Amino acid sequence: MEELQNAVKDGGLAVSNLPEKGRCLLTTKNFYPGEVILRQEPYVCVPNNTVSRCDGCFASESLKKCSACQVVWYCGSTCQKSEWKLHRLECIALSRLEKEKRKAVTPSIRLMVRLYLRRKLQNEMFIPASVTDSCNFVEALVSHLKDLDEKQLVLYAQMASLVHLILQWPEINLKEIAENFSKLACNAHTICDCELRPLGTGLYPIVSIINHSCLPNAVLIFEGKSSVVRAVEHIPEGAEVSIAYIDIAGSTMTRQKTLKEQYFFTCTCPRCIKAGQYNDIQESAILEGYRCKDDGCNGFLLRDSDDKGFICQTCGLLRSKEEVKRIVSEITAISDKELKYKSPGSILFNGYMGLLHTFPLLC
Ligand SMILES: C[S@@+](CC[C@H](N)C(=O)[O-])C[C@H]1O[C@@H](n2cnc3c(N)ncnc32)[C@H](O)[C@@H]1O
Repeated sequence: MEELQNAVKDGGLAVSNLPEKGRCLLTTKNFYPGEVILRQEPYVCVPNNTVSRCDGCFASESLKKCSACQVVWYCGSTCQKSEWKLHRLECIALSRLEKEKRKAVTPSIRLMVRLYLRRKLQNEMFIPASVTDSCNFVEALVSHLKDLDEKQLVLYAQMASLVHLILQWPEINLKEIAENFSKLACNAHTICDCELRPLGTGLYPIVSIINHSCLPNAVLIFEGKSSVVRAVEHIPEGAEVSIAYIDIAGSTMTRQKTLKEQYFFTCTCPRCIKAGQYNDIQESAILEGYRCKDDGCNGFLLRDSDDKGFICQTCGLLRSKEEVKRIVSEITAISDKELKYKSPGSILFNGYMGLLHTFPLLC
């Protein structure tokens, strides 16, 4: 911890512990809107596999496959060389796998394999290590292993077996790998381009100390694979730096549900503590409410706290999730049909079924 403090001290930051949140990143100086709080390279990262991407720069054009492992792509020799130290070991390991099994090597599996390989290379001093760039930080990451349900545990155990098969290191145990998968789920970040399209996943040691707020004072963006945390408002000395882990343009109920399911905590940020208050209901209604329209009621239907369905905030009517889903798909179908008959320039839609959706929503 002391070494970590020294590493962030010069950047005007400090690591602390909060009883209700665990570790957190604090400021030791003022940061102003737009100012960079922190820049960091990934400890490990991988491109996603929705389209083939270069392992070095995540470009998706003019790619060539690694002829040995047949899993990894590069845009040219510069990227291939820059990745070679790590990929050399990964390539040997992947090449040992039967062709069919190689298809099961997802980005998450690769990220874990790379985590172990990087640790090995640093331990053997083939790659330099520093406080903010060494596997030691992985030990301190929260795993929430105890909060996982059986289905998730079984999945992580299966993924751990595949990693074990790829690495073929008798000394690492399956439980440790499974726990590390749980750590990645809570601590790794999706690397996006400037239009917020996901490109890959990376683990950033200091960034993973930053806690969530639905009213964050900072934003995490990416310049290539480098992470950049910038202030979005004046952050005074001694304040906690916070970013948004999830899409915050959702109702309080939806945000709370997502945070609980993915990160296992109940958010108590300034927006969340207003749950159920008049302004919160108005805001949630604008973000994702449906109009009730039952017997002329003009209230908004919002997700109820038990997630059984949607309750009208004016007349109290409960509509099940299935009912809302059905009506939304009926409206979407009519809307699509209407749009087909209208001129391409016109997006007006007059269809109406007693339940009006203000913004696209999920169930
Ligand atoms: C990426 S880590 C953040 C650093 C973490 N606090 C630690 O001790 O390493 C994410 C985890 O931190 C905790 N966390 C993050 N934001 C929180 C918040 N606003 N309130 C409570 N816990 C939070 C949750 O346990 C979450 O799964």
